[in-house]
Amino acid sequence: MVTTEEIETERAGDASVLVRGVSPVLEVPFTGDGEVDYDGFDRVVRYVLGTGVTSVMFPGFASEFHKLSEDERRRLTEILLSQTRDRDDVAAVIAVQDHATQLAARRARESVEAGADLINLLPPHFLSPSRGSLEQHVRTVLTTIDPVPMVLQYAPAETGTSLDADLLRAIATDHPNLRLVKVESSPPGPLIAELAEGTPPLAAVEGYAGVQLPDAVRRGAVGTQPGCSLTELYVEIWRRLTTGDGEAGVDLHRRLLPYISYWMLDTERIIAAEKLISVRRGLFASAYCREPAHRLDAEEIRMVDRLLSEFADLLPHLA
Ligand SMILES: N[C@@H](CC=O)C(=O)O
Repeated sequence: MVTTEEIETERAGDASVLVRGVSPVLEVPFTGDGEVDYDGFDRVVRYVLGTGVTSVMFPGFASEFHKLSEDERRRLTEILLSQTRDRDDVAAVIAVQDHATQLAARRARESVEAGADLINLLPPHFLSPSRGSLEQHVRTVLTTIDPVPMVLQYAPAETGTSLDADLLRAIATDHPNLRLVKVESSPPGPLIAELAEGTPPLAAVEGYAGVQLPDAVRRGAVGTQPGCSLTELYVEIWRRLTTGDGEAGVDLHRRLLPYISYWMLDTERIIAAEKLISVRRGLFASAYCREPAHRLDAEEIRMVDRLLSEFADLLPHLA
């Protein structure tokens, strides 16, 4: 977990230290007829911040960012930032996924002006931009937000993008505000280790529901960014893996693995499963996911209920 000294470092201006440990991606509840449930999202933010994590990310794939209008996205971001902008012990990582460099830079700047502590950048992937234009995109956004730190999201399964340690190091050399890479390649460990051992060293968090979390930690990951419905469980796995009780952390992760390795076979499937988990936990009323979405079948619903029964000690009812 983040130490008191690290929080002091953030007070001195480096919010990236707060992204260490578990940094959940916030989900967006909808009503049964598909409208955004803003009160439900407010409860999601309060619940996640109440677990003691020191950062949250919004909006990611787990937030169904690709199904939100500009206006919905703005209102949801404001609900989050209204709970983080006056706090120096938690960081809001606001994501930018625009495909046009000009729009990405503008969104990043406006997010910082609104109170974002870090920007998460998902590089453009529509119509397979060249390596050079992709690099230019990342550099432009880094320059725009400087000195605010960036997390660069590398999600090849969802985007088909190809990034490598040489390119990331070259960018980080010129832009010290590139502080973290979110590595979601399969497996993430080798790139995490390569980034940590290079010059300049680049810290990495892993994602992809934490399927490879123990290996990523062994190879130097400083954090993980899963979805948010199981936050207490990830916090406990992280605590055990990083505080000298590694075997107990591996054991707890091993119990979670059959669930997350199945759901993470595709992104819409885990979004649907996490929504149902949050409903079952009493966080909001509807497990609706905007179409196109994955519909959980009867066995997948039973899996959600088995998980909640198996981890009932760590995942209390929240209502
Ligand atoms: N990478 C995902 C979360 C990981 O499981 C996201 O961006 O939502």
